[in-house]
Amino acid sequence: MTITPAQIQSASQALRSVLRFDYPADSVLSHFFRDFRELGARDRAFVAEAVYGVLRRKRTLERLCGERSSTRHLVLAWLARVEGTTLRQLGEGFHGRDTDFFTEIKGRELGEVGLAEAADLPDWLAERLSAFMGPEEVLRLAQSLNRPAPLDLRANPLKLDRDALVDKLKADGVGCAPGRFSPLAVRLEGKPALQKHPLFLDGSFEVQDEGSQLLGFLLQPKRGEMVVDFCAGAGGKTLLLGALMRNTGRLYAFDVSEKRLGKLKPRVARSGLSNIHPVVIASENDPRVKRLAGKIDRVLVDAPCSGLGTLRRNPDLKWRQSPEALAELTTKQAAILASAARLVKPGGRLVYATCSLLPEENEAIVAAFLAANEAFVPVSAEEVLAKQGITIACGEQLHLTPAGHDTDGFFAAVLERKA
Ligand SMILES: C[S@@+](CC[C@H](N)C(=O)[O-])C[C@H]1O[C@@H](n2cnc3c(N)ncnc32)[C@H](O)[C@@H]1O
Repeated sequence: MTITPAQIQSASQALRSVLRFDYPADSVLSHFFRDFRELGARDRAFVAEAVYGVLRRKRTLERLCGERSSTRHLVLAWLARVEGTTLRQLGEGFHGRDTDFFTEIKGRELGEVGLAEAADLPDWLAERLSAFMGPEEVLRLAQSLNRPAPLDLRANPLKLDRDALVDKLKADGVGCAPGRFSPLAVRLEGKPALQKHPLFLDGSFEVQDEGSQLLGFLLQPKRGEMVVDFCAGAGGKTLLLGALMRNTGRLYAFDVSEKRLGKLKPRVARSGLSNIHPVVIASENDPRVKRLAGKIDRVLVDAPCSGLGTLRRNPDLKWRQSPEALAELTTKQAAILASAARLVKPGGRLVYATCSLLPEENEAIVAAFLAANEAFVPVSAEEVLAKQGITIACGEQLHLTPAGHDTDGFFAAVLERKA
């Protein structure tokens, strides 16, 4: 594919806005595309790839560029060093200063680099990971997080089963295969746009990372139960839980964000589910939460977290997060878990989950909770999944990583209130 000077110009302009880190990269990019409607589909794809590509390898590219680290230089360096673009693939119209820089960067030695630089992570994050992993493991993890994520779908079993979905998609020319772990997962080849596909519009599938699907199976809600998805957001997991309940019982979708919960509505309409009850709560201590104390069979706490397990999709997060923000998050996580646990009835279960890779947001939160709540005992995640025919050698708590499972990074622990 030939790259044009105009594409480099657009990518460098978009990157400049993204690198202010005032807002998430995906929302900055959607604003950018709204402001520049004249950009065609290929130009937009190039801009998005370049921006995400630079975010993934920012440290390496900045080091290579040295003092010439303008966004234009970063985009050119990304093409030269990460994408392996050749001088010939740069189309007509480039200035000599661009092509000279491009050629120079191609041959430039990176020199000796420390772990954080080699992993394209901020120092603080490389240090946190190094506290519980060896340097090679940190590097392997970081490299897996620096690759774009594949696209996974989840079949809606109320509409059709997973194998039928695979067959129908293939018949439509969409390359795909059953997922590796989740009985409802379908992994796509490439990233086809499916938002207008009839099977999406009729609710036969949703887009959902396979790791995220496994959290629903870990909660394992049953027909007719009372279930709470405490941090439901736009309902990625709520929809799966509702389907696992076979559209029976009552499933409360709580969240403090009305905007996020609002996005659940059209998804519920497509899915054919009628057992979901979205409730905007003021905080984890909302009186509506208290009214359900001791009445709920299964509670999912998909806690707000650093999101570092999703760096494949949100590479800006590693530059936007900070140790200070993390400290605030862990306080919030502990408070949400403590409140959500009050809902669980004797013999009922709670799943605490995050898409973080850091023990302070994961094991430490669960350990502190168990130490303060003798009524709860841990249940083996491996056994819960094995009983549903899902084989993952994870032991008591589930840890998913892109390096180990080719899913986003997730942590989950199953806790049961003694009968
Ligand atoms: C990891 S996201 C949830 C993602 C969602 N479960 C899904 O699968 O798409 C965490 C959610 O927690 C919500 N949240 C933050 N503080 C909360 C609180 N105190 N109580 C309930 N939800 C909260 C956020 O608004 C956010 O939507």
